[in-house]
Amino acid sequence: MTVELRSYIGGAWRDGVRLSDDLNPAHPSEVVARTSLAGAELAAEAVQAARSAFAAWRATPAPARGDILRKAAELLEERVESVGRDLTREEGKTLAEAIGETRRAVSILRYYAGQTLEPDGETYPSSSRVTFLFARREPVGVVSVITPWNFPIAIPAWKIAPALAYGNTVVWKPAELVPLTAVHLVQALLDAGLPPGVLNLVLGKGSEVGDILVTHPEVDAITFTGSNVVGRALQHKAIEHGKKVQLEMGGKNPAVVLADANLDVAVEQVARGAFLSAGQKCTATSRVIVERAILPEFQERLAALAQSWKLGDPLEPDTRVGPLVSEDQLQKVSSYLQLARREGGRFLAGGEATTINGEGYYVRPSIVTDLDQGSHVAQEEIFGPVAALLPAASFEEAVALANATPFGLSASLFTNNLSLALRFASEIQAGVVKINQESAGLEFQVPFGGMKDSSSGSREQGKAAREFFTQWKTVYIDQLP
Ligand SMILES: NC(=O)C1=CN([C@@H]2O[C@H](COP(=O)(O)OP(=O)(O)OC[C@H]3O[C@@H](n4cnc5c(N)ncnc54)[C@H](OP(=O)(O)O)[C@@H]3O)[C@@H](O)[C@H]2O)C=CC1
Ligand SMILES: O=C(O)CCC(=O)C(=O)O
Repeated sequence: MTVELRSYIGGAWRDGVRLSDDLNPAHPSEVVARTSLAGAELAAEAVQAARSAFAAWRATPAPARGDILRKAAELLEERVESVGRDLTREEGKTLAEAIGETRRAVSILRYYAGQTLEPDGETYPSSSRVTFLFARREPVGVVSVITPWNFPIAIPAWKIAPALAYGNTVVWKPAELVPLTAVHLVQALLDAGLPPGVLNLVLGKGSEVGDILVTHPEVDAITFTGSNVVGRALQHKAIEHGKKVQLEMGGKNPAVVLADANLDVAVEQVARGAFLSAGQKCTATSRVIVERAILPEFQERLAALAQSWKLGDPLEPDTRVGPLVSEDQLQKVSSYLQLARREGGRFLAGGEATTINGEGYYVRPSIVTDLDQGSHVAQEEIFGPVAALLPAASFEEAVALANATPFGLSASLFTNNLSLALRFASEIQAGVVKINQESAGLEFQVPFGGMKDSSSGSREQGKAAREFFTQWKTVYIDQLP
């Protein structure tokens, strides 16, 4: 029997206005779940529910909020295999990646549970003898959380867990393509004892419920991860309505391979960055800038590795690359593969969409060379398993090429030279820098975010999350004579 999914608002599962099928991208004829999609009215109710629950949640002692997050982590950990499996079935990343991502959500919940025991303010010396002067962080209020499909449990966890830990209430709109994983995360938090109204789930289309979640007078802040087009439009609207807003968006992340690099490491890490999760990561490697001296050997080895990785059903244990998430995404990536040819590119591996046993939205790991640095394929986010190879004559030219896009999310360098590694870390325009590691993959206890067009300039995760989800209040107390 097909699972039916509903929005969760003010402590009740609520029917929406029409049904939508949640399909398995490896077997698009399989309906993983059926979603009752919310319309704008239900989204507005969700905001009101979050507002009504705010006073009590904010007054709940922070360590008690942390206890609920810790319990949710425990429950999610018990369910990690089944949640990971459902994540694979609706999103298409391999089972190992899906279970890994679910474990990451567990760790994130635990981390923010721990944060509720950390100091929440500072005392200051006052210029007056009788004044006790301190500043403390308070919750922002009602937060709209709008998340993408590519990390359907880790990204929501790294937004919702700090929002709740610091005393905010939440209205969460996951991407339409991944409602089942969203329900699993909500269920773990409810089973852990989260009170009604503190977290509200709106299963609706961004184009239909998005406006309410951004402009509603009772929304105080919006945190978003997704495309630049939607993110920037949402930012303008949010600012116009006086809301705090945080955006994490696209990348065109470079991996620079210098002539002295350990090629075994470089080839493996570049392939991981470019092709795991079928390249559908904002941190994926999509430009590989290689010093000319090693270009022939590097490209031959990378192409051989790309061709050796098994493309297939993501539930099969030896699959390295699964399908793209949807038919739309397949069309988008396929059109970039065609564009690459029109722009003079030559494929050393892949370059085409395919099916497995006649079905699924697959694209073979693809490496394209002979492109101009300014070409569309070398400049725009593709969000598929496609890496553009660009030669460089020197470290300086490689860094200049790496910086020559509007994005600035993550970047890798492969070298044994510590001085050049330090120079790269300083000169590269990216929010995350990796030396001898793939450009994707993040630890949850450190700040994450991009420079230039990749973000709104704010940072998520680690202690940095506190900046967005809290506001300072400064208190002056005078002792009376
Ligand atoms: N940086 C990243 O991590 C990601 C980048 N992308 C990039 O974006 C491209 C398109 O992917 P797509 O899923 O369409 O990304 P979107 O930016 O459209 O979606 C991200 C989230 O925003 C929601 N949304 C869409 N329109 C609105 C709106 N008007 N107001 C408020 N929320 C809205 C979506 O809802 P709904 O699902 O209902 O449309 C989803 O929850 C990809 O090919 C990739 O290049 C995509 C995902 C993640
Ligand atoms: O690289 C990662 O682990 C996370 C990437 C990410 O945040 C994204 O793709 O949206």
